[in-house]
Amino acid sequence: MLEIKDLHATVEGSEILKGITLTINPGEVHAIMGPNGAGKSTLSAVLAGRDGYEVTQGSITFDGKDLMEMEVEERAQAGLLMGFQYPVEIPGVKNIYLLKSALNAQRAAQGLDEMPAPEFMKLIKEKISFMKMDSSFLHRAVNEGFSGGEKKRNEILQMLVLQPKLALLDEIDSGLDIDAMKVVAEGVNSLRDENRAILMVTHYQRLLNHITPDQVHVLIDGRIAKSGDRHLAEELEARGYEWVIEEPAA
Ligand SMILES: Nc1ncnc2c1ncn2[C@@H]1O[C@H](COP(=O)(O)OP(=O)(O)OP(=O)(O)O)[C@@H](O)[C@H]1O
Repeated sequence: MLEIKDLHATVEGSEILKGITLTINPGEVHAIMGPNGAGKSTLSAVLAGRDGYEVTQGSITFDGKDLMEMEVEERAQAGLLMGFQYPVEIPGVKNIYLLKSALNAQRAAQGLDEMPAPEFMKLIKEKISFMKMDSSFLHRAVNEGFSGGEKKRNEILQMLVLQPKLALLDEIDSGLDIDAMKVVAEGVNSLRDENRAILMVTHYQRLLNHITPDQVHVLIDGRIAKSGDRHLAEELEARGYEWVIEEPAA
């Protein structure tokens, strides 16, 4: 599904990612943890194809295709979707319109006709109620004036509607209250599927109490210093990151 090999990337001339190798198979959920400044958001940005990041070495293959050769829209149409820590506000564009046009663009890329309106409304109602969001959010401008937690729910709502092959969630848990955390985690868990992969960047083990990852990776200074199962997240919570720096690579 996603194969990252020896990835090096620079931002404004300084090397931030210094050789990341990571394979995520369909059906798997991986979590990336690590201290501030380790390069977690840089990795998400490179995968999303954001401007300002230069890959200087290595490769990223998504579903057998070279991701670096794909434009941002092509990545989305191929099924790679990102949820951000700070989702963008799109004034003047209604949430429901964005969902509908994104879904239909995805269908067009697959050679399918637009989803008929009644079917679309049924789908949206089901997903918005799953995310415990009021239907008024559909008619507000995308994320405009949404609280931090509402934005995160909205990111997961988009995922539930668009059903990506690979969902990248960058600090989707930051700033969530206890109930919102559960709703967001349930949303992510409902995305778990044998054909889908999920990559989450998180600072907190508490998210991983709700979403059990298959693998946890510790990113330190642009490299994966250690990988393990969910128990690694518990150990990090208890011991911090210093010990990983002192005794890297198990
Ligand atoms: N535009 C930029 N110019 C210079 N340095 C940058 C730029 N963007 C990021 N960096 C540096 O890259 C490093 C990695 O940043 P990144 O945001 O990827 O870390 P992170 O692991 O996501 O951190 P956090 O946990 O604090 O969110 C940091 O030292 C940061 O200062």
